[in-house]
Amino acid sequence: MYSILTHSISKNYKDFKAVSNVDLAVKAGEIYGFIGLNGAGKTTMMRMLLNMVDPSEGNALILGQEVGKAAPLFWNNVGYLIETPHSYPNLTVAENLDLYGKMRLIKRPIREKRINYLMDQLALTSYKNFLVKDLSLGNNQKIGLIKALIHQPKILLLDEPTNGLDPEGLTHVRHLLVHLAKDEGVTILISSHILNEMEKIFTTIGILHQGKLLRQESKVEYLKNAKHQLQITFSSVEEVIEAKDIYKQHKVNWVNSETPYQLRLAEFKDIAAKQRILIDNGITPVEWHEEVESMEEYFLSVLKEADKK
Ligand SMILES: Nc1ncnc2c1ncn2[C@@H]1O[C@H](COP(=O)(O)OP(=O)(O)OP(=O)(O)O)[C@@H](O)[C@H]1O
Repeated sequence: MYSILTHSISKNYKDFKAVSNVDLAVKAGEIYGFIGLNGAGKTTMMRMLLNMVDPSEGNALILGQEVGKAAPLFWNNVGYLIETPHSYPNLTVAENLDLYGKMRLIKRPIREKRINYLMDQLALTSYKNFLVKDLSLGNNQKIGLIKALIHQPKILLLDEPTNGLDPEGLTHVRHLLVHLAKDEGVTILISSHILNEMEKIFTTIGILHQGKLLRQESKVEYLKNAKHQLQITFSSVEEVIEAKDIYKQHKVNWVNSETPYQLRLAEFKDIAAKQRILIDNGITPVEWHEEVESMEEYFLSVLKEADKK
């Protein structure tokens, strides 16, 4: 049932604990969002899963196989992209990908079909005859993703794969990852600092902080644990100012929303009474909408709580 498991895995660099007793549990076909501040230990975890770094304690299993003891052929099950990918700068995109496919011993017709399909999915086809040295950061990142996927791995480890991608690129990557997990059962462990992207695709979230796994929860658990707020949309900024004033008089706490036309009530209880207050004071908002706090807000509040302890 679990495609990736670690048992009390740790990594020490001299006296520094980069990763500390982490039990990661990633189910088959999941998109597991791995989030944490710079230096939290995400890359170190991924490197241990890929047997690039030896754990100081504990172990890691991929598809039930202990990674430290896996035979070379086992790694055909795994695709990965760890930070900035390397390619040959004086070869074209197509040449680089073809060479990489050959190194993976993929036969020519299958290789061509797969490369064309992935370039098409990531909108890279029009760049196929560009020299890699002339590519933007985002397009280089797409090459890295295609390399990770070229051999149709069952497990995908992606460390900040969306670095440098524009909104269209983000959408293409998102659609491809969701398709792989949902339709092809690929298990994806992905780290990213772009939390509003993560929010759209994750099925389980793992929050790593100072090497420790603070939370590991399914989307359902996350939605239960995250704060629910009432977002109120008004027809004018003046109405917002008036509403803030009225709520202040009634000791109802509010927080500013992303737009000047909106307010949020921090506590999602006694909503009917809180709506009544505005209506009785002659203000009828355009919309009342239940909002779950963003993943960014949730993440920061989990860290704040942990730092208090
Ligand atoms: N080879 C090494 N020697 C010493 N310290 C290291 C080594 N590799 C990583 N570290 C330290 O381990 C900690 C975790 O680093 P890691 O790269 O895993 O974090 P991260 O969560 O991936 O960060 P980012 O989001 O910035 O990529 C950092 O403090 C880093 O400096």
